[in-house]
Amino acid sequence: MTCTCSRLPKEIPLRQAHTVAQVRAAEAALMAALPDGTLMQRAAAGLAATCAGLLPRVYGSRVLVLAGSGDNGGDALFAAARLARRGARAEALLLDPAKAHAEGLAALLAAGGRVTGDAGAFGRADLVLDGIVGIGGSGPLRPAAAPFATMARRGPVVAVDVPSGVDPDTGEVSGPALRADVTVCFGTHKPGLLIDPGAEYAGVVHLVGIGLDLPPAPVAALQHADVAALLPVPGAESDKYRRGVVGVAAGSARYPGAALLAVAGALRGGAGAVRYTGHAAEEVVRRHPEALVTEAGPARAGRVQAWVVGPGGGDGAEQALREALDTDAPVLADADALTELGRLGPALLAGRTAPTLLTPHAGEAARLLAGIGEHTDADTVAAHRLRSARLLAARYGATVLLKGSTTVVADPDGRARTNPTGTGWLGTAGSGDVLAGLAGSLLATGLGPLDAASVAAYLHGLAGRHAAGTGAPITALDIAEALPSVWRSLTG
Ligand SMILES: NC(=O)C1=CN([C@@H]2O[C@H](COP(=O)(O)OP(=O)(O)OC[C@H]3O[C@@H](n4cnc5c(N)ncnc54)[C@H](OP(=O)(O)O)[C@@H]3O)[C@@H](O)[C@H]2O)[C@@H](O)CC1
Ligand SMILES: Nc1ncnc2c1ncn2[C@@H]1O[C@H](COP(=O)(O)OP(=O)(O)O)[C@@H](O)[C@H]1O
Ligand SMILES: [K+]
Repeated sequence: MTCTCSRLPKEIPLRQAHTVAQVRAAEAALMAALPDGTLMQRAAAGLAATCAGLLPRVYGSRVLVLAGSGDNGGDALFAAARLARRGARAEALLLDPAKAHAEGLAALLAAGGRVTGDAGAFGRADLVLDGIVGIGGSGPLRPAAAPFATMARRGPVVAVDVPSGVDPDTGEVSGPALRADVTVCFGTHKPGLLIDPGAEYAGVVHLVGIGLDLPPAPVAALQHADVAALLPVPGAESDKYRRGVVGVAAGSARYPGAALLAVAGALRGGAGAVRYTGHAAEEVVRRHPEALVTEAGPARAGRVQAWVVGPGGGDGAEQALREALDTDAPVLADADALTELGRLGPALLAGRTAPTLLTPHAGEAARLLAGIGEHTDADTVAAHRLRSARLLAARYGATVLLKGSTTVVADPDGRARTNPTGTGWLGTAGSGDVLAGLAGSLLATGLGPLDAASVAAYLHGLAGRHAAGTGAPITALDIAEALPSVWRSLTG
């Protein structure tokens, strides 16, 4: 029986990301129980410690604070005061001097820091604190702040809580934004720090705990231990059928390679057997003698615990998709199957009792969106990853793994995961076919679609990194072949 719930043990520390509204609620509850200013001091202490670690030495270093007039600016000013007390030459550039955070500014001045009106200080600083705006921001950066987004800098930029200009809830960047080397966030990660383009602006993210009591996170990123705990392990009683059989309906006379690659991923995803059906049966069995092959199509191929349909599927994709969806097994639809699904719309999935997992790249996601009347393009999808994945999941009633520079997995129940292991080296032809086979194989072992998709993305990213080593072009088959090593590295 396939389990559709998450098998993730509760005690495992996912990297969790909460929305601004959740942070605000937790903040209010905690602030009511603590003396005034306690949370800001906790935040400033963690921020100052991270900055001190980035400077070769604090004494004599030039630290510039870009201070907005909210508490984000307050954090930055208090942190700079701490650095000034250790001998840093701290200056504050107040973006709206009349509304500067009064206590933070007083602390800085008392510690020997000063205010400057010279924007050139940005380029001379050994370290810049971006305290323009945090979770209280709205709309694009204001004119006084916008020029710092493109100004040349010498030292690292440390974003306070969120890089200014990045939407904390989504990672969307709708105008100029500060590009940070390090982001020090408070209490929890924000989704925008884990999802491109925001994640790219955030640089290395460092979390400072401030004692917030938070609800379950709507967005999370699996970590090594989480993935290790989810990997299927054969028991003493296991055989190839009990471990799960994954069916792969892929490849066509025109695109036989996609079949080979999807099967290569499926063979290394934990299922006990791979059943292939399609026009590339001969090539598949020649390359992968362990695969069971037929040209019969999903309806007559024999029992499986999950179907993967679509990579290189060509003209046969619609028929294969319909046949797979008619079974009571989980179905992963990729590539040409997604084009068909976008054309036919969510009605095709109505009445399914087993889970459906869709694995589009941004272009395929745009086609799926067209299927629900949302006409857009790949670039727009990539700029709004979380929103796009969630909308598709909700409207198709399916789990959606949206591929790209940050892979996002969205469940129809509203939960989302982001993948932390991606690398640009994965952007090689056929890489997505390997991922589809791998994720389908994990589905066949009994993982629910959210876990199967996020574990597959994690392993696929690690395999890409492993294959690329210190940096070299890789092929899709290299990714598949690296999977056993990365699997071992997680379980060893
Ligand atoms: N939550 C917690 O637990 C804790 C939170 N803490 C900290 O508080 C931060 C939140 O502080 P916050 O609420 O004061 O809002 P914040 O981010 O400073 O923004 C408001 C300011 O930005 C301005 N502004 C708005 N939009 C703008 C734009 N597009 N471009 C430019 N400016 C813009 C807006 O201007 P105004 O509209 O007033 O003219 C106002 O001045 C949070 O991120 C964290 O750092 C910690 O101290 C510890 C515990
Ligand atoms: N810049 C990037 N960073 C991380 N992962 C990437 C990047 N570019 C592509 N990928 C990954 O590479 C794979 C490409 O899949 P896909 O677009 O379906 O290619 P193909 O159709 O050639 O198989 C996906 O897993 C995607 O997430
Ligand atoms: K900021």
